[in-house]
Amino acid sequence: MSRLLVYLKDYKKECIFAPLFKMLEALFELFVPLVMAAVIDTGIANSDKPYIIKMCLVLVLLAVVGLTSSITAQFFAAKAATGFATKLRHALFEHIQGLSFSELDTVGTSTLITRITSDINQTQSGVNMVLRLFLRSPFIVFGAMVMAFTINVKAALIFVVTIPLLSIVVFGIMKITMPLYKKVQGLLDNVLGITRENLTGARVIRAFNKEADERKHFEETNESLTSMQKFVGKISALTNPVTYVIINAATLVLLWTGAIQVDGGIITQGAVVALVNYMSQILVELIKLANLIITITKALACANRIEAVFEIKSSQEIAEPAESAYDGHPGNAGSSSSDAVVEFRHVDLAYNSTGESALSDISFKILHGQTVGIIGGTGSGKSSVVNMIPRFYDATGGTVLVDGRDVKTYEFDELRSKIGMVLQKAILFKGTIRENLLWGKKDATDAEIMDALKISQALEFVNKKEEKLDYMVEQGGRNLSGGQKQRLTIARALVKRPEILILDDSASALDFATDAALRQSIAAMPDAPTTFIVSQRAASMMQADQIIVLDDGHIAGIGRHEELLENCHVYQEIYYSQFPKEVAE
Ligand SMILES: Nc1ncnc2c1ncn2[C@@H]1O[C@H](COP(=O)(O)OP(=O)(O)OP(=O)(O)O)[C@@H](O)[C@H]1O
Repeated sequence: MSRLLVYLKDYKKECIFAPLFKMLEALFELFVPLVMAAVIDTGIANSDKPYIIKMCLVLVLLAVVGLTSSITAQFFAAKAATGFATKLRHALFEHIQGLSFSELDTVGTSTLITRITSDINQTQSGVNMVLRLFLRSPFIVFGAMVMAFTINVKAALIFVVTIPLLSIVVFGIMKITMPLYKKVQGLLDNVLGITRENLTGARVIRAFNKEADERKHFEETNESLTSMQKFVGKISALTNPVTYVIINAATLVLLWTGAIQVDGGIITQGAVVALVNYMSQILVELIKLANLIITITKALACANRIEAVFEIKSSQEIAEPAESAYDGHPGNAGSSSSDAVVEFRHVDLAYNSTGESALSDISFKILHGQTVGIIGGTGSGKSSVVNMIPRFYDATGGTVLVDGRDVKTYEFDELRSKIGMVLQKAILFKGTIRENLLWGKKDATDAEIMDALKISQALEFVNKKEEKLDYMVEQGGRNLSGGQKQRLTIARALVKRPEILILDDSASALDFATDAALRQSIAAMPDAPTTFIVSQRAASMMQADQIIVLDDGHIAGIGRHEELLENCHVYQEIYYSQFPKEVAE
């Protein structure tokens, strides 16, 4: 939690005023029993009506001043807590943005969502309550005890025994529940994860008639969250009855001994009423304190989870050119003098989350303006290769170079501004077609956008829409077909006129003729980009300058279509599975 407190530093004034005004409220509250005792002992005992009225007015005044202080304190506490949560949310969001895909894969999306929403809300409630009560409650408890001592020492000894007893109960329960609240948040992550998966995969679940299984799975996970919450709730709920029993027993003893002392003329009836009042003030305050402790416990558990995300450091640093110069292969420097746009030198990749090797010893050189096909079976490592060019993942061995420089030496902006990436899954955002395409280049003109749409074979369908570039794309592009989404994502990458264009299986929803037209238009672009076409379709890359054939994370062959067809067994298998020999001949 201490690490997170920096986000409160702009609210120093609020953090001082909120508890101070609450203390002021408490101070006025502590006078109330004394005034009541005076009403009984002086006003009622002497039938002094004006005195009673005067004292009642004092009580009203104390209430009004107390209420004003309380409202002022609430204002300052709420301002500090909401400001703290906003800053924390921003910082966490920023931090998550800075993490590489490796770290994001390891942590998991659903837990990050719970941390940035529910965990931060819980921490905000904690801060709010602490600011209001952390001084007030102990102040009232000890203040009431001191007041009791000023009234009668013998009676006050009952307070001395009661308060530590209550503290043991409250803190004991807190110690037990603290780790359990952490478990509750973890189970909440699971429920969120399943909900996410179910909502995003709703169509698949229905298509495979898996609703009953999924419902059962959800119910089981939800049930474990509920039972854990009930269990923690039951333990926390013990706080109130146990504290009430102790306080009521103490009040009983107080009345008993007080009555004897009143009989003996040692103290007045008003004093006994004041003592009972102080005892109930302590009760109310201790219950508030217990609730405060429960909220703090939850807030601390959540704060630890937030801190854990802050502790994850991005494994992707920007290296000094010299640092990356040696890659373990003699003769291979970190920069190359050749005119290769993209070069892989003995590259290995193992994903953090699995630790298994996805790519090994990948080496190739792509020259400016070339078209490169990457082909291979499912899971052979095609996407992994291209994901390393914009540094979505870092090589665990060897070097990836862009324009002769190790990608690790580039600032991310500089590297990624060179690359237009079209991912396997076409993702668009809620907004107009124009707004979506401006992601590629924020100051692109309509003419540039139209040009990109033409190359990506999207112009025709966009022109058919009444609103054209102002057509509203729904969240995730759900009001567009798969092929339309793919074409728009290609246009989005093209609008920035990248030096390197990566099409990661991004023409899979296009028919063969559109796919061919797309490739032709890209090749015909003035200053055409160096293009990577990742696909399982041999037809998509037959014209490529180089085809890289991958097999189980290794290079099975590199060359032009004709060469590979002659000497690469894996390529032959792929090609003839799509163009049977008798048809091909
Ligand atoms: N983020 C990841 N975390 C862990 N393992 C991964 C990750 N991405 C890919 N892999 C693994 O790396 C291997 C190569 O995957 P990759 O996606 O590169 O294959 P691909 O050839 O593009 O497959 P496809 O044609 O099915 O898209 C697979 O075994 C896959 O399970």
